[in-house]
Amino acid sequence: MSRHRIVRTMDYNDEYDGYDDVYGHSVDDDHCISPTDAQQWLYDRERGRQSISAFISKNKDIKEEGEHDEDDEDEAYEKARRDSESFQMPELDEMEQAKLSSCVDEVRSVVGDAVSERRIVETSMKFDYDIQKILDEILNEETKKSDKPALRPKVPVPIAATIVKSASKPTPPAKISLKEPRRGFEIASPKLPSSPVVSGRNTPVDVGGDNDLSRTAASVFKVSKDQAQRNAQQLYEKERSDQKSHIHMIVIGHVDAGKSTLMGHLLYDTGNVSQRVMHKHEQESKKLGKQSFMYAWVLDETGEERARGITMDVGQSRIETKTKIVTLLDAPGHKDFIPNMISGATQADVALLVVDSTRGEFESGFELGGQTREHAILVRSLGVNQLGVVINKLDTVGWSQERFTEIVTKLKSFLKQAGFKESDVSFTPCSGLTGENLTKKAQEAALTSWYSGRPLLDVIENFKIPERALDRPLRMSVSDIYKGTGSGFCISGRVETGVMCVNDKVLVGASREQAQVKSLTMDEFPQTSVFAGDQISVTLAGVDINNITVGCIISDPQTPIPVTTRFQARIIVFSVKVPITMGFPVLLHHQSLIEPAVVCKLTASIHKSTGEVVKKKPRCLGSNSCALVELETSRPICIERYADFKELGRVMLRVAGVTIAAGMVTKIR
Ligand SMILES: Nc1nc2c(ncn2[C@@H]2O[C@H](COP(=O)(O)OP(=O)(O)OP(=O)(O)O)[C@@H](O)[C@H]2O)c(=O)[nH]1
Repeated sequence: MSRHRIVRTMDYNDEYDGYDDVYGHSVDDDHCISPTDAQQWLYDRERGRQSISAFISKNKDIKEEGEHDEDDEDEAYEKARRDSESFQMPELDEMEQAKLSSCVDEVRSVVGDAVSERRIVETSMKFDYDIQKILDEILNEETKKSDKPALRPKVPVPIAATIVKSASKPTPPAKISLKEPRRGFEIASPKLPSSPVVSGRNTPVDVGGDNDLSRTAASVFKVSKDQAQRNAQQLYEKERSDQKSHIHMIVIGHVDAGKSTLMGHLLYDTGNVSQRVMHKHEQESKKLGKQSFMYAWVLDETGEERARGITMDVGQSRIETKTKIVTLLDAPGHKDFIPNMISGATQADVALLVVDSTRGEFESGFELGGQTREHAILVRSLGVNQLGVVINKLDTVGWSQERFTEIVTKLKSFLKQAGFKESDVSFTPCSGLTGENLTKKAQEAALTSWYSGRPLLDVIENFKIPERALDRPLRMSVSDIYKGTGSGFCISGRVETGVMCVNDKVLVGASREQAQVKSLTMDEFPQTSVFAGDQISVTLAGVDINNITVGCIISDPQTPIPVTTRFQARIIVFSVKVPITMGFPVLLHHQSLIEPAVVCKLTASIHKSTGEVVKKKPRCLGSNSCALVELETSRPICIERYADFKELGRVMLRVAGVTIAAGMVTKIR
């Protein structure tokens, strides 16, 4: 069981600066997390309520921007101003007055002064202060009034530095131009860390004093003949043909669904945890009055996780089935740790979604803004398409078939809409605590009376092995950096495509600094070659540690990865409280990278199923819409087009702890 990620040293304050001042701490915070930890880890719980969990069920149109001329705009603006000046506020009690003021402020921050006070007040009261509905109504109405809408965004614009760069071709020196993108409104925007080393999660600012980006693969990055002419497929067959195939499986689900207990019990029953160790966990957990967590302790290794009874980081372990080696990635369920969950999911081939069947618990995880939906959508957006759903804790409902069927029915239709094929999803009833239907067929009479299907281990055994992209240029995404045993330092992560051998030359991150592979390990065993799909550790020589950061990509010197600050993506917008407008600041998640970015252009809104352009240059993007947008990061990042490398062409957009959109990269500028 290994756990190397350095997220514990991350300063989340840098990324969500200002959040605590605005929203404070909820009661929930006090129970789930200490104030010290909150400082370090906390995301915006208030905004958590507008999570993507609701998006599937809603289907709202996108409000769009047409061409408009200045005169119409000015006239409408004047009319709105006169209307506002003559308007008398209705008499309301204190509570209603407060709700109304915050609605007016929020609407104004999106539409500016072009809509009258009267109109905003009346619409707010009509929709009972539901900001999403109010904005929909006002923006819709304004768009309908004329093809040339009169909305005038209020807020002018902060400055963003634009570093325009392209990639694999020879390129001129990186130009830095100062542009002022228009901002529709301001939200608590993440502050850039002062140094990449401080957060450890950002691309280095310095892209090379003599402009490393302009160096071409052919002119500078020479590699050995062996590396240049290697046949990856042949090498793979030579080295791995006698070994079992290997998959990475992430275990996801709402907090307390029983993920760690399930995995701990599975590891024990498959002989991967000795009786002595299990006995120790049993005694120690009993002493602390937490015996029900004894199996969870197999994966929740730190004192903090054990004391709180929650998983915070992705725990890793492995089991061997008849035909496979399975690396288990136990993801945290708590929404404050979703970035860790995303990072874990980028390494996964398949997923187990654990749901708690206890009455009320399934509902709070699935329907009431819980993480069941968000996790499922996130893993699907990250490319996982095989899913085993575990209907867990069935002992708490007397192994009821009715409850099992009720949950399966609800999940089936949701998972279909989330993009999972019915044939790639299975449903298994079990109890992680009692061990029922985990490794052996069900024994419990109340369960066997209606269930004669496979136990969970067989479901895992039956996952298809994804194809390894061996014949592509090397790409490895870095998920952790740590001190090695010798003088060097190690990086770990997943080889997404290609092959890497000891002594190979590689390029590191956006700086494209050249490094040499000194050693390779997989599951703590030394290797001479590693292949696409492997989760590995590498020791590198000849590179400055400051140029390697979590989220950066190691690439093939002969075909380096594109480096850019601006790219186009096709995104699907989840449930958003405030529509996405030009200048919208987001946190871009790409593999393990988390980078501040801005939606700098709304190119077109497109039809969800057909992909046809519905409208060019929409004014804003509402919930459940689909669009082509351009995103700009403040520093160069390594990224690929989805069409070229689907493993590295997916992005996720998050704001204040909530995932607002997922997308595929379509163009790199
Ligand atoms: N009755 C019953 N309780 C269970 C079962 N599985 C887990 N639990 C209990 O549920 C609680 C939470 O279990 P965990 O395994 O820590 O849940 P988790 O999903 O890993 O939690 P996070 O990782 O923090 O999201 C513990 O008290 C477990 O004993 C089960 O099958 N039946």
